[in-house]
Amino acid sequence: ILGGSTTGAHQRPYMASLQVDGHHVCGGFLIAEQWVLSAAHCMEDMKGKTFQVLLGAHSLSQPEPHKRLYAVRAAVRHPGSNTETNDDDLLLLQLEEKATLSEHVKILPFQRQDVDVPPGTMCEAAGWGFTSHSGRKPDVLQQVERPVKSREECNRRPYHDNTITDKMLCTDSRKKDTCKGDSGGPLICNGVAEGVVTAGARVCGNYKKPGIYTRIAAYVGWIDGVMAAAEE
Ligand SMILES: NCc1cccc(NC(=O)c2cccc3[nH]c(C(N)=O)cc23)c1
Repeated sequence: ILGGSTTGAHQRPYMASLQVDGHHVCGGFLIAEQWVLSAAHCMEDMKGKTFQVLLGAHSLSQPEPHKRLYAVRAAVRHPGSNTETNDDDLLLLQLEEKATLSEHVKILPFQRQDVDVPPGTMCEAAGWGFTSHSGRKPDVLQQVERPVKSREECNRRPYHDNTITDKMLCTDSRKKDTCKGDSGGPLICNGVAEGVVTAGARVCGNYKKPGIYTRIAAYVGWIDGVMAAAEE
């Protein structure tokens, strides 16, 4: 998160840190007791390693009473996700067991109505991603407030030049933005998860490359289908 601030400890109890070999690689968030939603691109740099999911954390390094690492029973990438585009950049992680919910671990509701968030709506992103262009990594959860940018404007040059589909949304990225390591985290508007952070142009804090998010409401059928199939 560039240009943001430290979150109040445990004020975002749905936040997940996706970890490989004990290191934070991506964000995610709890959408059901046994399911975390994140971004498919987070599995790219994995080289067959295994994910763990950290819940209940504020600091990545310090011992905290409610912090707990969960093993992943299943990782389901959206079938349309690929390394070349930001399309369908979603990942569902089934935890090895149901998360123990508490004041520090809670489910975040996501938008089920497939209606665009009005441009100008102020939304929030949170994560343990880079806090500087030089790649400074925070220990504690960061957050930033960003206004939604219309798809029509976001699709113009010098912005994203017609790469933003109806299943994506943009936020202004001047100075304040998401960055490497924030991928997979939620974009929260009026208390509801509307988007999932995607790396987009892999540029942070440059107004010419607005933040790109996958619109969750456009994938409700897929999300519900994956979770239901695992119950059979
Ligand atoms: N909202 C934009 C956004 C949102 C989420 C993730 C990213 N991922 C990056 O940008 C990225 C990726 C790889 C290497 C990188 N190096 C740097 C860097 N040194 O700034 C960034 C990156 C960007």
